Amino acid sequence: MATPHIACEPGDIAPLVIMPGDPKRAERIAKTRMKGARLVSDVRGIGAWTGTVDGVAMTAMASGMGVPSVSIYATELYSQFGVKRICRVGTCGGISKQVAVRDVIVASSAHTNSSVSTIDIPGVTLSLAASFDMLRGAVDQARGTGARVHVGSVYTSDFFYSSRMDIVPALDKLGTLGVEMEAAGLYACAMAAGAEALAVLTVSDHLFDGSGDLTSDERETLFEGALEAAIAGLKA
Ligand SMILES: O=P(O)(O)O[C@H]1O[C@H](CO)[C@@H](O)[C@H]1O
Ligand SMILES: O=c1cc[nH]c(=O)[nH]1
Repeated sequence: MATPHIACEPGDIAPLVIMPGDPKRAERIAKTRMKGARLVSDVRGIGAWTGTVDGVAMTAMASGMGVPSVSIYATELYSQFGVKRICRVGTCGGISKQVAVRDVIVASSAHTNSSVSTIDIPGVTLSLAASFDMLRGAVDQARGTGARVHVGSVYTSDFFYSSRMDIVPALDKLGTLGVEMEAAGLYACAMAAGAEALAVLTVSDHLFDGSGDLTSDERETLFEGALEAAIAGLKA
């Protein structure tokens, strides 16, 4: 049965979902890394492509940008389409000086300024964390390739253009690796559904050094390392 934002039957969506923010990245993943990918839903231009990756059924579907958008898709996928695992394949800005543009970050947890961490249980700030099994699968794969991969916390912000850049050094001091806009929302939805999630991020720019920042074309296309780690995490 279709939901307000996904127009297909439950059997059209695989239990394992690769979820970039950008719909063009989802289509590119479907056309370059999947076999037999078919478009099963295209509501609001958010294509859901289902096929196989190395013989395993998977769906590639974008989240759009921000916690509200990823929360809509993740909630519908987990609750109405039988999805067990979602892996975000996204981009982020580097915060830690240990990370460089093009490095991969596997987000073990996500700090956030979104109300998603505080709204469910009054007086409690929820821990928003990745699935351990998915994280281990992704990290083992990425480390096996010799790629520059970092594991740790990221900051999920409700703002791409923030007036509070003054808080970034404090996040850096706490070991926060990068900033993006969806991981905390995805982890909260997985926890609510009793399901699993992970975010694997390519560093597209650095907040303390803009000299090597990726172009918008590169942000759409440079994700191979993160994608292979994500696939390993989904299959783990
Ligand atoms: O490249 P994606 O996956 O969209 O991720 C990052 O890029 C967008 C901002 O440009 C936000 O969605 C942020 O989280
Ligand atoms: O949210 C994001 C994503 C990429 N780069 C940033 O600086 N912020």
